[in-house]
Amino acid sequence: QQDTNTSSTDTYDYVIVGGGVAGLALASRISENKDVTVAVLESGPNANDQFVVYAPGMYGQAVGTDLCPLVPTTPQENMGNRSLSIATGRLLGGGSAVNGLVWTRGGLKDYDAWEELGNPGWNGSNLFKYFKKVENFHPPTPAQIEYGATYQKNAHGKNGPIDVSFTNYEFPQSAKWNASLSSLDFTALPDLLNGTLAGYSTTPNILDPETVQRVDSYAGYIAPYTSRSNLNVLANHTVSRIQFAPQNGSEPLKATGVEWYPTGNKDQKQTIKARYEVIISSGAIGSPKLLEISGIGSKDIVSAAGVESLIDLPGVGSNMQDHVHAVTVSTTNITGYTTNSVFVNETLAQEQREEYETNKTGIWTTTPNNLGYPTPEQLFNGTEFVSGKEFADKIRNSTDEWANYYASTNATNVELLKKQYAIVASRYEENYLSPIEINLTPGYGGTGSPDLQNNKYQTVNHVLIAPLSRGYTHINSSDIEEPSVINPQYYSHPMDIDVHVASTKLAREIITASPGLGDLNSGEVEPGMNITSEDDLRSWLSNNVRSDWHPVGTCAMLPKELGGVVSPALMVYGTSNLRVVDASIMPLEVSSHLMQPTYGIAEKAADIIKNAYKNQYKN
Ligand SMILES: Cc1cc2nc3c(=O)[nH]c(=O)nc-3n(C[C@H](O)[C@H](O)[C@H](O)COP(=O)(O)OP(=O)(O)OC[C@H]3O[C@@H](n4cnc5c(N)ncnc54)[C@H](O)[C@@H]3O)c2cc1C
Repeated sequence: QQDTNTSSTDTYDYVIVGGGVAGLALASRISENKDVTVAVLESGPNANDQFVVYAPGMYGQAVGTDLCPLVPTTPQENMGNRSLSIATGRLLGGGSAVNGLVWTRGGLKDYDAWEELGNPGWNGSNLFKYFKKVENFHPPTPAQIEYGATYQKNAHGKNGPIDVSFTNYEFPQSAKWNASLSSLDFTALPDLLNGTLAGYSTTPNILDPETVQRVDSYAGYIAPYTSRSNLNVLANHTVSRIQFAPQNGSEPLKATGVEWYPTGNKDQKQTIKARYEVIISSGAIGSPKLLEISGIGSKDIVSAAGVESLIDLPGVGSNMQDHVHAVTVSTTNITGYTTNSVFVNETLAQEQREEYETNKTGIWTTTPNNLGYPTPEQLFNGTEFVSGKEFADKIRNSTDEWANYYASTNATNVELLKKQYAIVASRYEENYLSPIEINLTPGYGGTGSPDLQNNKYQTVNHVLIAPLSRGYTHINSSDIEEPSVINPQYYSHPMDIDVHVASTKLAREIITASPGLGDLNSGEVEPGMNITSEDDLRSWLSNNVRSDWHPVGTCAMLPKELGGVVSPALMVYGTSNLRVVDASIMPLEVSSHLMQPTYGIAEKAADIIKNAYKNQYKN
């Protein structure tokens, strides 16, 4: 599995670039057909046996290491000229091997929007079938129900490869979170994954209830099938370029394989050939980069980077959308542990690790799982917008201005932005979509300089899940190892920061509510008691808000004239056998963490590719 000596003459029917969430799910499904051969090339290692990967409580500890590098954005003009960081998994499993294990789907209508943007068949009810196909859902135990875990049977699947279950260990703050939201008249949802949004509940996690280990895409989709002789998952293989057959007149471009090298040895370039298809699953930053380096993208951008332009496709790397989050942090007077406890006390960390490895209990078994969505009414109450309707009106009234602005920065296409904003505005009008997800870190999650030795903290995160800002990512070199230019233009649309001003008010209510987190609160530390005026709050937000590491849209599935990169069959425009399958194809952000939506894309893509095989290649 970690072979780096593949012979340069190797040929497979399907060659997949990137062994993350989508890449491994797709490889597993395609290789169910014994008549085809599949290779996955992943530039990172197989680290599934590392504590930092399999122990749920280690969430976040891989960030900033080689397993999950932080890639910098350009200085963000509307965020105090800061360069923010976007984390991306670089190992088998991709994001699912290093992420927070949080399992959400967002609302059904998030996916209806994809169809409304010109992608027949990509709607909520269709994708929800695929979401269920991913899951091996384990209903909550009586003890888990006791602490607030809820579920509806028909929202879940039972036969999928990814174990989804609730944690056994809950921090004491979790019950207080539920009490806070209940005090503020949030609806207690019967299941956070049933496709409705407004309300709160406990999320399940990608967790095997027997081993109490993370189930990432490698553990779920590949490890049980390593005996398949038609599937080769190659770690430590960096792909530097897609290769094409010489173009014949105006015929679509045909991918013939990939150029790769053992990670770290770029002077040892070799080739793996593809008989049928090459599929790029390198993530929302990696996929547009590989397309551009291979000559597919805006002709000007590609040529300026020293790459021969093969297909002039300006949508590549544009339409970038990302979630960003703000925090409200207070110290707490709880006597129990917080998420930071094991990281500041070596003795406790060691004791807990022994408890985890021996009994599968304790702090290392748990990960964030308290989440909610206010209705637009709850969010905007007492603000200038008053209601979702007013917010929608303001989006509509300024659409032309912003469509022209983003087109002038080459971040998007005027008609696309108009359509996206019209959909988003209508969701607010229906009081359906909330622009904010709120979630709890039962510990310190801020951006300041906490005194973790002497204080305990609790953090309410408020995530902007329907951003109006648009940005881009492009190459400026022909070398895959050179970082791309990443400019998400965070907060460039002023209504994004308006939402965070409103959600700070709400987060402050949640963290002080009693009964609720207010019972444990011994004083706000971030933004801080001194941040009271709206001007000060806006300035604090600009200087402290961070990426939630959920970029999408950079190889968008859209009609070509709207800036699309791939068709509804996920085929790159102008090619006959090159697809993109990962988070980059989402044409519009969803109100969810991205792992499950990305698995859903991969499951649906697998069916599309299997059908194409039957029609095109099977003799
Ligand atoms: C730290 C972190 C925490 C997160 N928390 C959550 C969470 O709790 N819940 C949730 O739902 N979502 C979460 N997410 C988001 C989620 O994990 C990602 O959106 C998801 O992994 C995207 O899947 P993907 O298949 O598009 O890309 P990835 O999973 O990132 O996979 C892309 C893979 O391609 C490889 N690759 C890239 N370029 C090349 C190349 N040239 N050659 C070979 N290989 C290449 C990369 O190494 C990577 O393994 C988190 C993300 C991060 C980074």
